Amino acid sequence: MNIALIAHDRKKDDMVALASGFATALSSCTLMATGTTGGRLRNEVGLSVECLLSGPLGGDLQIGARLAEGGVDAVIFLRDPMTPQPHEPDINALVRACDVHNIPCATNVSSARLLLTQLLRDHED
Ligand SMILES: O=C(CO)COP(=O)(O)O
Repeated sequence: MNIALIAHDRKKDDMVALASGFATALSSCTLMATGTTGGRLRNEVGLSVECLLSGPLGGDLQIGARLAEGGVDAVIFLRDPMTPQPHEPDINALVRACDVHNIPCATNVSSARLLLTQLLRDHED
């Protein structure tokens, strides 16, 4: 199970809390993340995460490219809807890629909990 984890700056604490709650299950998955998010998940949750480029430097696009090639099974993308992002086109491209390829994409904590609960339950079966 390949899961991509991404959070904008004001959502990174939420991502750390979310991943901590699912840490045991997530540790059995292959995880990738944009650079800063991944660093926090490594340092604060202790997860083994492949850190790609930071979002504004192309990390969302890297994840989108992997997803298009079949290498991502789910995306947790905690977006900040209140703060303009310099790389908005990249963010839209990643969410669009999820829709094009029918990959589940949770963009807030509530939907992320639902997605992870179901996905990781299926993964165990
Ligand atoms: O900007 C991001 C996603 O669009 C997140 O990137 P970082 O994890 O590097 O902060």
